[in-house]
Amino acid sequence: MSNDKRLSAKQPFGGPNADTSDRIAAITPQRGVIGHAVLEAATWLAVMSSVLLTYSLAGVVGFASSARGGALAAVVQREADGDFNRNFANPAYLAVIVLLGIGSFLPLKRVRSMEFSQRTLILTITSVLTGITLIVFGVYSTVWMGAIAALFLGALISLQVIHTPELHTKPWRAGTVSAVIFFFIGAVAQIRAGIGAGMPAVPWTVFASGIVIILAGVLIIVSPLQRSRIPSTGAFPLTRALQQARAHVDVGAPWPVYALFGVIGSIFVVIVPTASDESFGIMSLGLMVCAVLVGWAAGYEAGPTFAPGMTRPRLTAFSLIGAGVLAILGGMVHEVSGTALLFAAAAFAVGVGVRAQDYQISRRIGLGIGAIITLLILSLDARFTVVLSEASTWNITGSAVAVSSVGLLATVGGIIALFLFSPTGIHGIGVDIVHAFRTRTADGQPGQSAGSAGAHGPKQPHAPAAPAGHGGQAAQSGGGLQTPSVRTAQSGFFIAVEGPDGSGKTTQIDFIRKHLADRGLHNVETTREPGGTDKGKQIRAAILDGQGVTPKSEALLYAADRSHHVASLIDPTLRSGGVVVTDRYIDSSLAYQAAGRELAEEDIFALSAWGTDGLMPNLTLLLDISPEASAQRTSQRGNENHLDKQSAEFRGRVRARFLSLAEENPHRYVVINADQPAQKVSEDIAAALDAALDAAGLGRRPQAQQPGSQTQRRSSADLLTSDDPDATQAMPSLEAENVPAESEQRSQGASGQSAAAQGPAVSQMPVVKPAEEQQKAADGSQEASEGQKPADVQSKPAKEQQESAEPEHVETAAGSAESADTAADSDSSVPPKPEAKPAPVPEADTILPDTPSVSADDDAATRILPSQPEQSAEKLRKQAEIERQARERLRQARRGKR
Ligand SMILES: Nc1ncnc2c1ncn2[C@@H]1O[C@H](COP(=O)(O)OP(=O)(O)OP(=O)(O)O)[C@@H](O)[C@H]1O
Ligand SMILES: Cc1cn([C@H]2C[C@H](O)[C@@H](COP(=O)(O)O)O2)c(=O)[nH]c1=O
Repeated sequence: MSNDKRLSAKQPFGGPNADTSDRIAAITPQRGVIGHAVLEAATWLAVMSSVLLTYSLAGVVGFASSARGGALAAVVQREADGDFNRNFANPAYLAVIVLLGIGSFLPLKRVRSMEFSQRTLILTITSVLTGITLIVFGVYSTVWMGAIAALFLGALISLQVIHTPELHTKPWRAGTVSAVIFFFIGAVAQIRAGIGAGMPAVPWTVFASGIVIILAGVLIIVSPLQRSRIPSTGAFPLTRALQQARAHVDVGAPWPVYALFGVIGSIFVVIVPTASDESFGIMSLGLMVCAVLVGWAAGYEAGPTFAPGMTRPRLTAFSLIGAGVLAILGGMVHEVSGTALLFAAAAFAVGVGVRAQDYQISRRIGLGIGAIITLLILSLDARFTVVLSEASTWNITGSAVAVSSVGLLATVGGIIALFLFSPTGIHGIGVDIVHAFRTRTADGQPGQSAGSAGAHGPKQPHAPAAPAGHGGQAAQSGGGLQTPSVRTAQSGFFIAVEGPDGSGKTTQIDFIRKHLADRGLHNVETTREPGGTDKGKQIRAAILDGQGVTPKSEALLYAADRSHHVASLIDPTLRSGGVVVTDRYIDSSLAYQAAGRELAEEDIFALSAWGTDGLMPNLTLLLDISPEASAQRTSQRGNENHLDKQSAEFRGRVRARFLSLAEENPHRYVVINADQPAQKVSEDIAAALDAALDAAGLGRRPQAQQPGSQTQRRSSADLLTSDDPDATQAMPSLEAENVPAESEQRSQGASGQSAAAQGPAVSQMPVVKPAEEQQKAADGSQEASEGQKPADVQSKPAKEQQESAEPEHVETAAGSAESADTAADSDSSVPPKPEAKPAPVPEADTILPDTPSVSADDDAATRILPSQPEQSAEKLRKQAEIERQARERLRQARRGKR
């Protein structure tokens, strides 16, 4: 994509670089996502069918030969007759699953550090190669081809996760789709021609999934994913559970969570041999996979609120016991629906137990260990016959022995965990069980049962309404925290630099300080949170030490630091007309404490709004970085603290919330692609700063950078979205692509901002909104938080954006110019900005910079500008003359256009 294209005026979040808009462009629906969804579902279908095919092939024809439909059709009969050779089938199965695992670890390190586009290319190439392998495997079915296909499939799964981790937080979504497809293939075949009939359909399923994988791989590169809009994981947040006051006590050691995943790994592995041992037919495979995935999903989603009266360690321990027992029972039952149901219940227990913890460990390790133990026991093919009576025996198959062994380990582990990790050991277990399904009152006392809590249960303290995009006034909560309206600085300029850990904030703040000095701004305070003040340093130490700091106490510490920071440093600097640049501010709390730690966002916002009297930045620079790069940089830096070592999921949530905050607050956010080299990041920041400071009339551009150069002009234009109603205040009136150079010069001259950049102020347009407008926004967002969905809140501005972007830009310019006329006519004595030099009268052929248009709101806007020094009458006269000439030129241009 060429730069020019990227910088078109219609980027809703036009930042100084293309990737910025790529990251957050609001484009729905996204074809890119469809390609990924199809690829994921086809991959799972291929995994299921090729693992089954390899297992059956080995059992029917051994390792050396290939099999046609006829031989495969005999599988079920042979199993029933007992001449299905498990001595071949089990090792082949073990090999294939191990190769799947090896494949998934192959590409990890190098690919992770690559650019997004390179990763996309690799994903497509791997999809095509995997697809070809599957096609060959479908046509020429041998155990060896199965092994090769497994290797490719493992790599493909892993690449999909590395490529876009955000899309793969819920593997059961695509997995369930493929299980249902598999179930239908089996059902149709088996209903038509008996239990063995499904088997010949399996090579065709492998073949078809190969074709779909190739097509999806091509679709992904032809119609790439807009990384901009990271789809919500849709995960049920822990928030509600925390509100219900389940004690936030971690389990204390990761092994119970590993063990829980181990049970799932074991169940997945025994599904194929169980179908074979019990002669259920391939339909049962789809059924069992589907049941397990749905059970897992239900447990995972229900986890945060399930048994709200039980402490987390106990819930995890009980889940482990439950999962173990249910897995044993599932293995022992000889009836397909019973097995499916029991496996689903075990998976539900796993989901609940895992979600009761703030777990930060890899699922793969637990799954892998459980799978390998199961495979090894499976290879022993240990089977028993228990004589129940003279007339009946109970056959315990090899797969039942394998899954039951893991189930038994889990049960024992759960009992140990019950003793080890509950704060009171085994004491009080009866009370915990009795009160497990009761919610707690706000004071932590057990209350009504969960079922009745909605209607009659204890009333939660009413949290202040979440302000949409925190542009609004938070509700005065009944008896709760009295949160003030948001406000922007009455004087000075407040810049927040936000972003995930390691995004380069500290590095860039040095640059920002220099850049501000180059603009002649010297009353600049660079600071950070937590720890911008002496008291703040103590708070920072308490947070970073991490000992016994719970998420809620951590949130309070950040809010305390911020409150003191604003009162003792930020507000006084702004009041003196200075510029404050802070490394992190309120939005960090929303991203880390609310999105990351899943505390209620309205509470987190209310704390900080209360503590800071609602002070919000004029400009927020978001250094956006991929979670992988962020992890890499923080680990490379060498002084990692416990906060730097967050899970990929946590980092993903933090990043996604930062980006959605940018989307909700286009008037103050600029998103910078921080994956770029530091120098390029600095350039983008410079462009963003220049545009915002020009618009606010603060400082001047250094001579070398005097606007007028293409680069400078583009960058400024891109900073604020031309189609954003707020941004139109600070946007250039005309876009280069749409306006002939001469009229462009004229219009810009008319708006007067060029003079602002070059010398004495003409425009007095700050980035911050006038107080009345803020109030309106506040009221609007309050309404929104009370009834509307966030999407509704956004819809009006979005429409307005559309309208302001769609009509020819000249019209926009004309409107702006008219406003400029009004403003200048009525107030030609607008005082100049501080630290500005006299402006030369623009030459007719001078290319003028991007300039914010002056709107009718100027009056209000000027009220919140820094105090201005007195101007000489001569300067003011010259200024008025510049404006008069500029207006005249613009009128001529408009007449010419008509
Ligand atoms: N654009 C960049 N490309 C590569 N490395 C970078 C870039 N910017 C900064 N770094 C390096 O990444 C590491 C983290 O940078 P820095 O400390 O500036 O980030 P930060 O956002 O302040 O991190 P934190 O939030 O954890 O304090 C440092 O080692 C720094 O040298
Ligand atoms: C202000 C603030 C910070 N954090 C977190 C984010 C980081 O992991 C650490 C320290 O920040 P630094 O940039 O490395 O100095 O604190 C947070 O969770 N919530 C906040 O409000």
